[in-house]
Amino acid sequence: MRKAYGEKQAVDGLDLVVGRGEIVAVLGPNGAGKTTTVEILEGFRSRDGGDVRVLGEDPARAGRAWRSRIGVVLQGTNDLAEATVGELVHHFATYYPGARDADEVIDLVGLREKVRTRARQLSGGQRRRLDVALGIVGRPELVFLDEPTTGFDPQARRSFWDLVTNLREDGATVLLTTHYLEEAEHLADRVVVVRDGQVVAEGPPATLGGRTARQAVVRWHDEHGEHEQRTDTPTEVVGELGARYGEVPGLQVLRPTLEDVYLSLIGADEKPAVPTTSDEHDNEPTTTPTGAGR
Ligand SMILES: Nc1ncnc2c1ncn2[C@@H]1O[C@H](COP(=O)(O)OP(=O)(O)OP(=O)(O)O)[C@@H](O)[C@H]1O
Repeated sequence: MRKAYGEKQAVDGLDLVVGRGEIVAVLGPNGAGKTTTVEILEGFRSRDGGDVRVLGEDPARAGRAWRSRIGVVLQGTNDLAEATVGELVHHFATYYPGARDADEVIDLVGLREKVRTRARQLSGGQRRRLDVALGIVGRPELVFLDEPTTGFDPQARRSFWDLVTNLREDGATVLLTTHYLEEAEHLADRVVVVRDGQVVAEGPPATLGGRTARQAVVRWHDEHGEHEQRTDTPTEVVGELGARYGEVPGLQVLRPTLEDVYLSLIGADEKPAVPTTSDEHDNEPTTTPTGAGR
């Protein structure tokens, strides 16, 4: 698919296939075109070209029945801020024919204690969990999660991962974008790396970009100092070291992490931007809430 904003080709011939029941994570630097792609798939943004099918329909033309089958987790919908958590989740549930039990969803996202709290009084991470609750209460077949755990503390992130795993066990397909490599590694069956509006690599997190084929590094130290050996056969090296030292001091066997592979794929030496605020988005119109039934 393709999408330009003026001169800027935000999505430039991006091809993506997601199978039913899969969890796919889209990774890419700020401005790579992830959100634009997801919004085209959700039917919230027009495209300039390309054939797109989501649950068998073109999202640009699909109607209300189609929309009730997808779950969209929006980033910070503020116009519902006066309602309480309980009111919002219960209200959204009424939009969908096969909705989940609203109270169960509130428990699932860990907002039981906040059920009487107004949305505007939630912390950033709690607010995000409410967004997730509203996105999944309709028991969607396909769930879009755009940077779902931005602003979560580590514990909340872990419980969110369990939640996504539950969604999959329930039969849902999940497409998520994230800047957290650990999140992609933990959740995704397949990772798709996007750069300049195109897919530059895809595959399971364990083997992305020839990860397993890359050499391991064995490190240890002794009275002469630190040692490091690159090898295709780390087990053999460790065996030799064991024979030489007995218990090898400071032994480490290092493989390229998903982050190492990702950074080389996007051609960056520095760490990827932490997902806080992005100047790129300053001019972007705020996404409107789904209200589910539109
Ligand atoms: N409404 C808009 N008007 C003009 N340019 C836009 C608009 N939305 C996005 N862009 C530009 O299109 C490119 C892709 O943006 P997009 O938001 O899809 O990237 P992203 O991969 O989601 O980035 P991030 O990781 O920062 O969320 C960027 O260069 C961005 O500045």
